[in-house]
Parts: sequence; C-alpha cells; structure tokens
Amino acid sequence: CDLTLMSSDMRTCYEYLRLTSRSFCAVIMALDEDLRYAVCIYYLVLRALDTVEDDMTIPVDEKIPLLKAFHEKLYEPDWHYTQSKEKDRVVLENFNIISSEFRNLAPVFQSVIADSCREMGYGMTVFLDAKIDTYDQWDEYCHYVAGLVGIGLSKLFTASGLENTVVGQDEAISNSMGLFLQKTNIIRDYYEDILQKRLFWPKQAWIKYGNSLESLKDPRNLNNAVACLNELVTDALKHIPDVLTYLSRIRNQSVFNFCAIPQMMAIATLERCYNNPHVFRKNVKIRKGAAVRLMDQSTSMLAIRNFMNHFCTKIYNRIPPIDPNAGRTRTAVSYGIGPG
Ligand SMILES: O=C(O)CO[C@@H](C(=O)O)[C@@H](OCCCCCc1ccc2ccccc2c1)C(=O)NCCCCCc1ccc2ccccc2c1
Ligand SMILES: [Mg+2]
Ligand SMILES: [Mg+2]
Repeated sequence: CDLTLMSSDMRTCYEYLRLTSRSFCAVIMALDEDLRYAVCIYYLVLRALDTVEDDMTIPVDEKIPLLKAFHEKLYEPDWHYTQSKEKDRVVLENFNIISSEFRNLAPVFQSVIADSCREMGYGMTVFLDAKIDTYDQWDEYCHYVAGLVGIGLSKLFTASGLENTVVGQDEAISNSMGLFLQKTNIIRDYYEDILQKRLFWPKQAWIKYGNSLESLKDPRNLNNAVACLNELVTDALKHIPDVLTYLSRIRNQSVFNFCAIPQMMAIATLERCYNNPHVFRKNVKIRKGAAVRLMDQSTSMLAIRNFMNHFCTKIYNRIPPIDPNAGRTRTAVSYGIGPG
C-alpha cells in the first residue's frame, strides 16, 4: 500500500499492528484497501482491551470498570492508559492515536467495532477470575473473546460490499470461526498459562483426570494429562464443519486468505498437540516451514479441504486405542477427512 498517501497516524497504527500481532499482521495487510484499514483498527482496539484483561497487575476494582467502559474510550480523543506492564502495552499507551483513526472510519464500521468492544469488555468481566467449570462456560468465554471477533469481522466483510449478506448474518457460523482459534490457543498455551495461574481448561474436562488443573503438569499424572488434552482437542475439532461452511461462502480472494490461513494454522497446531506430552512442559509450535507452506497455499476451498484432510488423517492415525475418547475423536476427525 502507498504509505505516502496515508495519514501519519494510520502509518503508526500499521506499525502497532506489526509490533503486537505475530499471527495476524501479514494476513490483515493482505486485505483489500478499505477492509485492511478497518480490520487493522479493529485488531488494535481489541488488542488494547485484551491487554487490560491479561494484565494481572491491574487491581480488580480498577479492571472491571475499565473493561466495561472501554468502548466509551473510543470517543474520548485524549484517553490513553500508561499503567500496564503487559507485552502489548504500546497500544494502550497510544490509544489516543488508535481512537483518532477509529473515528475516521465509515460510521457502519465504527458501530460494528464499538458494539464488539462493549460486548467483549462485559464478557471479560464475567470471567475475570477465569473459573471455567463447564464446557458451556468454555464456549461462552471463547464466544466473548474470539467468537465476537468472528461475528464482527463478518459484519465488516458484508458492510464493505465484498461479501454476501449471509456472511454477516449467520452469527453461529462466524462464532465457530473464533471458537476454533481460541480453543486451539487455550489448548496449546497450557504450560505458559498455568505458570501465570491462568486456568482456561474447563473443569468438566480436567476433573475426570486429576484433582486440579495444575496437577496435570506433574510427570506422575502424564497419562491422565494427555487423556484430558485429547478430550479438549476432540471438543475443538467439532467446529470443523462450521469452519468449512464459513470458508465456502467467501468470494473475495483477500478475505478468503485472511480467514483461511489462521484456521489452517489452528488445525496444524491441534495435530501437533494431540496426544503430545510436550504440551505440559513447553509451548508446542508448528514448524516454520509448515507455517510458510500453509500461508502460501491456503488460497482455495480445494486446498483447505486437502489440508483439513491431511491433518485430520494424521490425528486419526495416532488415536491410542485405549484413549477414553478414542471413539469420539474418530467421529470428530471424520468430518475433516471428508467423503473423498
Ligand atoms: O494476548 C495475546 O497475545 C493473545 O490473546 C489471547 C487471549 O488473551 O486469550 C486472545 O485474545 C482474544 C481477545 C482479543 C481478540 C483480538 C483479535 C484477534 C485477531 C483479530 C483479527 C482481526 C481483527 C481483529 C482481531 C482481534 C487471542 O488473541 N486469541 C487469538 C484468537 C482470537 C481469534 C479472533 C478471530 C476470530 C475470528 C476470525 C475469523 C477470521 C479471521 C480472523 C479471526 C480472528
Ligand atoms: Mg491475550
Ligand atoms: Mg486475554
């Protein structure tokens, strides 16, 4: 894009995107012009909100009103926040620049982003002590922090005129796009989160395998821990049919790539995590070469179905016969393997 035509604040916003988003910057920059601007701002606004949620040094009685009122800061020109210790605090310290660009967006884009921000902020306060007991509460938390992003993005795609009305209207399918990504992150990040006492694995799952989520990282409980991991991967795999339906509706190439690549990274990550004891000792990542191949080749429904088939077949071939969820996992991956 021609940086000279851009306002200096917008140039700064793209710099914040590059600084705070390892996984989304490239795919956002590949979007067609109008959408690229709105989606970049959308990302920065929600990353700022999430940085408040994630910052455990902010006292609860300050954090709750800040999360709930965050959407109002979009219309307070000078507002910014300098008290955060988080890695992405730059977006809070310079929120006035981000909000000034937000107010330059088309009104329809502003209302989608502001509504999303209000609902996400509220949802984060509901789960502030991160006590996620049931699978339904797991779905609810992931709806607030990621499902809403899928719903908001879909409304931006339709409002931009690049995608059909159905994309922006079918909230259940858009929600699944976020749940698949967020559940994959939560499964992958067990070790890093448990060190910060952030407990996002649902109790309804881990209670069958140990008397606390922390107990799963004890090497003596490794078999139970891996069985719990496999159960959560199986739950995440259930979103695959919705992900395939969503992607099959997308018509604009840059929107397709933007939507498809994070989903392919997620299924590749789930495959690496499945039945993998390393999840309890370090951060499991997909190999650089595999990630590059997914970025370059996730450009058509045929490619997506082939990648989904590839990773689901790899999981299928590694299901331990004695795993308590073996049958349910075979059923879940079969949706990704497809009729072929
Ligand atoms: O702190 C971190 O580094 C990770 O934080 C995680 C957490 O705290 O749980 C967690 O924070 C969630 C709250 C803030 C959401 C920020 C976000 C992310 C991606 C976007 C992409 C485009 C536009 C706006 C976006 C907004 C996080 O970043 N999880 C990664 C998965 C979130 C997926 C969002 C999402 C949902 C549906 C999508 C559909 C199509 C394309 C991209 C999509 C992206
Ligand atoms: Mg975060
Ligand atoms: Mg968070």
